Amino acid sequence: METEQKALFIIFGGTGDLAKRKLYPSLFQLYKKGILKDNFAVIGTARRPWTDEHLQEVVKDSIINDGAPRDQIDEFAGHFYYQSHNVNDTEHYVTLRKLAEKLDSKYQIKGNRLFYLAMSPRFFGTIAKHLKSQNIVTDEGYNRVIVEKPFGRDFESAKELNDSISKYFPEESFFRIDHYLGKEMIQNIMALRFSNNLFRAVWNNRYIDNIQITLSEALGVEERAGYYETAGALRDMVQNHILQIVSLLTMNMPASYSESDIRREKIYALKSLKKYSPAKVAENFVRAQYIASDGRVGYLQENEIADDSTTETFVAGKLFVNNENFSGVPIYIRTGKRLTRKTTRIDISFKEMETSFFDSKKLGRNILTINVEPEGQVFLQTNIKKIGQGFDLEPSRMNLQLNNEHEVVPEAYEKLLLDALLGDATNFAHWEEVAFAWKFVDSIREAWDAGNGKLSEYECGSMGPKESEVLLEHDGNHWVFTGE
Ligand SMILES: NC(=O)C1=CN([C@@H]2O[C@H](COP(=O)(O)OP(=O)(O)OC[C@H]3O[C@@H](n4cnc5c(N)ncnc54)[C@H](OP(=O)(O)O)[C@@H]3O)[C@@H](O)[C@H]2O)C=CC1
Ligand SMILES: O=C1O[C@H](COP(=O)(O)O)[C@@H](O)[C@H](O)[C@H]1O
Repeated sequence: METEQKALFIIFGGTGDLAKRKLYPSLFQLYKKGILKDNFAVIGTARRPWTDEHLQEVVKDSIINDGAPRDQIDEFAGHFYYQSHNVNDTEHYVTLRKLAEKLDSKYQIKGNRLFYLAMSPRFFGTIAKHLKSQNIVTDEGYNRVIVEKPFGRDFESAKELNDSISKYFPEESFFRIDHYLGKEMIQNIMALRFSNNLFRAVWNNRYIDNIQITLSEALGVEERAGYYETAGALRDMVQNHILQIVSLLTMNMPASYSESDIRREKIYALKSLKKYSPAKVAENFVRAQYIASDGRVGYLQENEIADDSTTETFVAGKLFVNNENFSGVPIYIRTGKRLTRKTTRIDISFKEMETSFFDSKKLGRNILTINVEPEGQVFLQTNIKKIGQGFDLEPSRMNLQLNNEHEVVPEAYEKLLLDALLGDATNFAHWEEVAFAWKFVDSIREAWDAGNGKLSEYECGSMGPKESEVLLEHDGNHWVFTGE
């Protein structure tokens, strides 16, 4: 059980979608657990002229379905204050500092400050600079800055962004959110790998034949066309979430469960990603767009999308991490919008057994599935004896349930906010991880931009274009998850 934390949160983008849907409900969960109690306050800032009362109503609306008692909701919302603020206006930071000082003293916060930048990254540098120059960072407690994605659109812009913040906030106070790292089952990867001798012993290229990572979404581009047009699936999902998962699956075992040891191994795994020549990118990566089908409009007909947009809404690829344990193991990845259904899963397919004891053709492969969403589950596909006479085999699935029958699995943002309060950056992306991931993604993007690899099409409700199937068929493999 965590103890009560004292902190002043200043949320830039306090009127935005992320604040309402994720941040306020997550802070409320921390409040219900007593981690936030008497000594905390939240300042929401944005340009629109809201009042404290209006923000408090918005906060209450965001948690109204929680089922918590009304007086608890009211007490929680009473800790919220609103400051109308244009991040480009220096004068506004003066008012913000005064409000921060007043609340610090009222709630006896002791100078601990968390600055959450929930707005467009183009403002991050300006905000960081003003926080320092206008003395909103304190000397008494800690000062931590949490930044949202997208963290750049290539290595160069990410570096610029990073430099603009790290001038004022050193790496240990700089928390780059990748919300996948807050998901329970993603955190379970290390638990499975490093706390079970059974898995640890076979987690290498002698036993693993291939790894498959699927992050499929049923939704389309929805309200985020403006952003998505500048990103596409490769930047939106592969550079961050998928490559973070790849690093957790393939890193060498860290010397200890500590931020620095885990980070070192993740960085090494990402640095070991094999880069392709442009021609090989075309062979090993597939990109595609959803077209009008299944009663739904295609990407090009979505609001605010140019008629000739070539932004990919689907990407599949074959990667290699050339480190000691994983060189030679294909890691197939795919992600896309408007696919069959929302699923996040990892399938680890083990090599076929060479044995004269059984007819090896009749043996199914062992497949370990880590299901992240919709339900957190782990399955192991095995072979067992058919009940009865003789010695025939049949496939069977072992189900390793999370022990969560009576416990609600915390939302990723709740866990990450608590980590930031505790100053633990293990589940955040370090600059070097971000940098190596961008360098890899840039090499794919540059090859595509130079005309290597065509943009394919796929139907809404499918699992992507046929080229995604062919990618695995070339190696004699197939996607374990078919969408059913
Ligand atoms: N929404 C989501 O689910 C996710 C969002 N993100 C990232 O989080 C960030 C925020 O996203 P989201 O909440 O959806 O975006 P919104 O567009 O909903 O919110 C943007 C916020 O920025 C404020 N703002 C814009 N310009 C200024 C300015 N000059 N000065 C002060 N405030 C300003 C807006 O308020 P006002 O207009 O009142 O000034 C608003 O509060 C983005 O980087 C996004 O990529 C990441 C993952 C998921
Ligand atoms: O970061 C992003 O993730 C969401 C998917 O997140 P999930 O937790 O629902 O799996 C995706 O829809 C969005 O495009 C992307 O920016």
